[in-house]
Amino acid sequence: MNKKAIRKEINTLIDNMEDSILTDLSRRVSELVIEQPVWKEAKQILLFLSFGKEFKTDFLIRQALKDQKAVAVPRICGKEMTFHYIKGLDDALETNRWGIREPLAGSPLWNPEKGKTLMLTPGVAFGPEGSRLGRGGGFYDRFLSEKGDVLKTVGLSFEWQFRDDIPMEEQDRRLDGLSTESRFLIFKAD
Ligand SMILES: Nc1nc2c(c(=O)[nH]1)N(C=O)[C@@H](CNc1ccc(C(=O)N[C@@H](CCC(=O)O)C(=O)O)cc1)CN2
Ligand SMILES: Nc1ncnc2c1ncn2[C@@H]1O[C@H](COP(=O)(O)OP(=O)(O)OP(=O)(O)O)[C@@H](O)[C@H]1O
Repeated sequence: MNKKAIRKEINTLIDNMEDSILTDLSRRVSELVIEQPVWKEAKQILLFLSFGKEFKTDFLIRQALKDQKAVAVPRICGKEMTFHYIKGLDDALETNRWGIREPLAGSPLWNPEKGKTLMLTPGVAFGPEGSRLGRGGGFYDRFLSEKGDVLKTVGLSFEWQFRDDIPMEEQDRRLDGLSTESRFLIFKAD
């Protein structure tokens, strides 16, 4: 199946899910993530602010802040994605062209030198060996082609988003790990 068809299929599934189910499943994935050494070792976590029917990141954001980790979330400017620190879920935010909440332009930029960074990525579908299919903006692929070497990447997935027919092109970046509600996979160790 091509990327567009997979996106359509998975998006239909997720759109039909109750918010309460998404919240519950996200919580289970999150609980598995926070047991992992890669989470414990990270001083900084790159996350995203959930919107609509997708993985709910509130639990992970709160847990990271409770664990004294720095948390940064994306802001989009044209084709570029930058990560900015937030201090809490009620920070001053604005809404971008898709209705996704994002930090204000002037808020401090993620600095890789401030400590080991773990990026938890969204995605529409994930597969073996770290393959990942996003929403089609190429934001994560472009970001990782530049900064991929100074952080670790773990995908946040529900079991039904895992499939082995994800088409990977040269510019698609592979993840180092993946968490679902029932397993944590490591594709690339240190
Ligand atoms: N919460 C959250 N924030 C995020 C992402 C995400 O997946 N979730 N992103 C992850 O990258 C980036 C935003 N990327 C996006 C890419 C496309 C669309 C979008 O709505 N696209 C259109 C058309 C897509 C197409 O051409 O097929 C659409 O779906 O209608 C939205 C966000 C950064 N912030
Ligand atoms: N490293 C890169 N440099 C320039 N363009 C890129 C790069 N990576 C992806 N793109 C472009 O971004 C667009 C979307 O790519 P693709 O469909 O693989 O995105 P995606 O994986 O779904 O999105 P995302 O990475 O945001 O989750 C394509 O037009 C692709 O050419």
